[in-house]
Amino acid sequence: MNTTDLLDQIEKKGSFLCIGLDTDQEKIPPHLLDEPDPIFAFNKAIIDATHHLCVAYKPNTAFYEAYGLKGWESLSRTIEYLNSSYPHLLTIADAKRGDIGNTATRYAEAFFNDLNFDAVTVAPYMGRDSVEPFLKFPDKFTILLALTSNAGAFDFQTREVDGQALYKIVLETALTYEHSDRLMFVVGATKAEFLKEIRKIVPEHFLLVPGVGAQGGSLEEVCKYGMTDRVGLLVNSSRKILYASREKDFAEAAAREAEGLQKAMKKELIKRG
Ligand SMILES: O=c1ccn([C@@H]2O[C@H](COP(=O)(O)O)[C@@H](O)[C@H]2O)c(=O)[nH]1
Repeated sequence: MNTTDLLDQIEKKGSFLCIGLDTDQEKIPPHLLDEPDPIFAFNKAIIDATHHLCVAYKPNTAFYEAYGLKGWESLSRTIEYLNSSYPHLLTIADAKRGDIGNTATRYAEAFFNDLNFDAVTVAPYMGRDSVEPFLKFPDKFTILLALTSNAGAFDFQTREVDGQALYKIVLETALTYEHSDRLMFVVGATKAEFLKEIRKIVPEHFLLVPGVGAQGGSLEEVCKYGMTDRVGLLVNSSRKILYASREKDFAEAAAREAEGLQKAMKKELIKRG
């Protein structure tokens, strides 16, 4: 998947929604627990009900790793289903990896080659040699954490180093990495007011913006400060969509939530012209 394909999907669907597949066995409808793979059964129903409203899906790997081998199999079935049934959608492994070069290479192979995700989230703390192994893969995106949505973001990310906020240093330094055109950046929707400054450093790159929905971030604020001529935004919502209902109508309820966001996104796209 490349940026042109992604933009094509955004224009076609009037949406830049990413649905987070943070599938928690304790929160899915109880009737699904009789299925051989309840997590996959839930994901498949959600995907079938919402694929026309979004341009990306983002399983957070923690929700699969928590169940060991079984969880990894659910993740593998989910990505295979997405790639075979809806190949035009962007798939993001939210894994937040980051390690020394040879280890980073194996992480990249795991998510890009073995599982065949289009993108993976990476933590920038270990620097260039921990990120560049991911960037070597053509037609894949590496999504670097820049300014996260949680309160702990203020512990380090906004602290000044030599007179400049650390998240800005992350953005500027990442632009010097080889194949930096294959980067996207995570910026939390709860930090929308920072987007104006962020856009001065990365005017063109796509931003993955989690935090709309359960975390209370505002789509309108994100668009006001973060949208570019080529959209440049993927806005994620997970729990608010996934757990709209715990009854048999869970997939339809999820689709209604997703549709609400898609309609709001379409308005923002029209405003942009
Ligand atoms: O800064 C960040 C980075 C990642 N996330 C992840 O996004 C989703 C958000 O889920 P909601 O249920 O919509 O709150 C989740 O997987 C987080 O781990 C984030 O929230 N903030």
